[in-house]
Amino acid sequence: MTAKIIDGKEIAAKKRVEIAKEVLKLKETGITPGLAVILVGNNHASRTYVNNKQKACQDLGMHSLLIEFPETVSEGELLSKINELNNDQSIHGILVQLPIPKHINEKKVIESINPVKDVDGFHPINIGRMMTGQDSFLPCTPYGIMVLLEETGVSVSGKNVVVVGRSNIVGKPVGQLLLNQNATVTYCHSKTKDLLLHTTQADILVAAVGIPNFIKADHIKEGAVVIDVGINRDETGKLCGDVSFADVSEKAGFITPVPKGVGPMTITMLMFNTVKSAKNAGSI
Ligand SMILES: Nc1nc(=O)c2c([nH]1)NC[C@@H]1CN(c3ccc(C(=O)N[C@@H](CCC(=O)O)C(=O)O)cc3)C=[N+]21
Repeated sequence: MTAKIIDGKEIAAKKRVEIAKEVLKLKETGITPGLAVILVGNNHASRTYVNNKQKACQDLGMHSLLIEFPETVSEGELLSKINELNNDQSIHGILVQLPIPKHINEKKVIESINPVKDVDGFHPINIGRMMTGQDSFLPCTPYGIMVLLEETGVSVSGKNVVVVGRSNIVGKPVGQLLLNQNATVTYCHSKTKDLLLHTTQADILVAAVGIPNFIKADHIKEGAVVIDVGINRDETGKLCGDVSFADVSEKAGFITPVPKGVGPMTITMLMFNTVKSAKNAGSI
């Protein structure tokens, strides 16, 4: 079987048209959705992502504010900026680009963001609300994956889903969202005894391990839906995913490419969350 490629860029563009309409409606009522992005240090990849986020805001007619700090910024300075943004009426979403330098407590930073402006969906309040099926800001990458599946017409209910990876920002929440939609979810990770035993049973496989070309054709079931969340560089410096695209795409039913798969959806859902926040203006 040759897999159908899930075009994340195209699905993202379609969603952005809908979001742009919502922005226009809000602007007519005098509200311009505003996103503040805090960037600490000079990480090249972070800068690329942040630029993409700024551009997406501009394209949609949203207000975007970039706040840059040097690598040496103190935790106190960062927290005080977040506090200022929590109280800024023109800002509906606050995002601190991760990773941040080790001398700053990431947990403290995330928890200092007012949950009603936590458009990343990283605050424990939003995570708890997501787990209990309440309305919340959903983390952008997992949310984007759900939209990709929905737009591709992949039903989730009753399916065997295997998530490879268990990070707080991708693996754990994407499994939770799939469970909320009645999938049977298995998490695999570095301590998993027999990875192939699990992955070959997957109707839907989500790869979020951060190792280039880790998932090979042998890992997957014929016709499976393969979602690649990896953003790695191969030996030649080329952007590549966690899935070995050349061989897996010969066996899977559907596959997301890297780039132009999950990545563009992450930014789209960030815009979606910011607009949602602007609509709510002060409550989740
Ligand atoms: N607080 C926080 N929130 C995040 O959402 C967050 C973060 N920190 N830290 C880093 C990760 C990574 N991330 C990406 C967003 C877009 C693309 C994206 O647009 N990718 C393009 C290609 C980009 C390129 O050329 O490098 C694509 O896949 O087609 C990728 C990765 C958001 N993250």
